[in-house]
Amino acid sequence: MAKDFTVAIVGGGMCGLACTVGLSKSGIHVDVFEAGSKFEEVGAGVGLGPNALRALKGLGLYEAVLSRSDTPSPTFRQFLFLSGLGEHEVIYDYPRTADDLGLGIYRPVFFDAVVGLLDPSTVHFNKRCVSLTTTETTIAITFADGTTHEADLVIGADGIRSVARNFVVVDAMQKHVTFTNTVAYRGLIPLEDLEAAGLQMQLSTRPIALVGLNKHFVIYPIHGDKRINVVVFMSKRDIPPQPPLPSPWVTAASDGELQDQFQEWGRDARIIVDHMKASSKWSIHALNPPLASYCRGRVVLVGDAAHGMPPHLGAGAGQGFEDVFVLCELLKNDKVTKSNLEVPVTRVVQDALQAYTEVRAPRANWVLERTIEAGQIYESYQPGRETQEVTKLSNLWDPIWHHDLGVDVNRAVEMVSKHVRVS
Ligand SMILES: Cc1cc2nc3c(=O)[nH]c(=O)nc-3n(C[C@H](O)[C@H](O)[C@H](O)COP(=O)(O)OP(=O)(O)OC[C@H]3O[C@@H](n4cnc5c(N)ncnc54)[C@H](O)[C@@H]3O)c2cc1C
Repeated sequence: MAKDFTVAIVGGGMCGLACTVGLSKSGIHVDVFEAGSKFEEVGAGVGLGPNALRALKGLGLYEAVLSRSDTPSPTFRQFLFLSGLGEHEVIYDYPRTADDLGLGIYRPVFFDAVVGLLDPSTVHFNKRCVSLTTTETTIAITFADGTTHEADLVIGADGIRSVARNFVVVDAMQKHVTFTNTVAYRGLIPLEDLEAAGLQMQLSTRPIALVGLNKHFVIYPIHGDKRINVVVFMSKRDIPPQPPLPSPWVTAASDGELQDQFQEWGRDARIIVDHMKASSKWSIHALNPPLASYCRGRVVLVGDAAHGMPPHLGAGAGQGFEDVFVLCELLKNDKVTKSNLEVPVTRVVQDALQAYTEVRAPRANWVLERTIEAGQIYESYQPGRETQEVTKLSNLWDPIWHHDLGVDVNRAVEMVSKHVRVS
């Protein structure tokens, strides 16, 4: 049954698009406003754990994504941790379980799969949101081109530099966004080039993390196993998190700047960094301290806008898909209708968004904090230390991957039901 309220989504990244498809499938009128002139994803890989895949299933996106991925079914995705130095000995081999299956996918391929499910009339490009304001009956979005759009609800999916977040939390950029003192270099290397250079490490679809003091890499094959997705992290760990850096946060890396930093590392590590050509350099920011709430009035945040986190547990997009799944389940619930969305903002919509934030914020913020901890664990590794903290990682991943989203949805729906006005 078609719903009688309208939703506008600010930002057409992975989470904004997943949300657009999820809401459209539920008969909700949705428009997505993207600042760019087309949908664009960075040419790199993304790892999706079992929780992310369950959320995508719930949103009706899983089959399309799987059909374009490199493998016909999910594969074991737990990290193998190797020392970055010396002979790259095994530090921690995550135990294999039948449940730990995920996907590594080339981001543009993921995008193609999702865009293929969109109704093109819902998509509006060159629409950079500059502010949100409450009108008597709606939320109005003002764009940089001077135009406006009104909707009953606005979902901010505009990433870590979110403008929608300014409506939810005043001065959020200064109070919450910090530079983590980590930079990440991202590149894709043809496998044949590494083999020709004598790489000895055995690669599989499973990610390998090479760890060392204040540095680590994550590598896995992608795109028909022909290219290796590499992310090299370097951190300053003796200073506290800093205020957000000036723009741009992503730049082109200059030749040689990475190679000079890995002279002491093992042979395979040096082969990999030597082949990192035309890589991009990302200043990793995080919402730390995390936001206490992901909503205010009729505006709600999902994905990095709500909980931008470092990528050390490969969990950011997965948490965003969980947000989107819970939010879509709530908004498609029969109790949430326009008659219950009257002006001034009625309890039911506030309750729906409040229920969303009460269920999602504790979990996603917990994951955010664990990603910071994981980076510290990887980059404190030094050979010869008696206790390898890396073994603590099993306590970090399991609750992320094996969480029951159905319980969250039921809890949130129950919270809304308690307050629904009977007409
Ligand atoms: C090096 C690295 C590796 C990562 N690896 C993983 C991984 O393996 N697994 C994982 O789950 N996550 C990973 N992540 C995190 C993941 O990339 C993010 O969590 C995810 O991309 C967030 O999606 P999003 O849609 O919320 O935001 P974004 O991807 O940032 O999309 C935001 C969109 O909004 C648009 N926009 C911005 N401002 C405005 C505005 N004012 N008006 C309109 N539109 C606007 C942007 O153009 C963009 O299209 C990684 C991140 C990094 C940096």
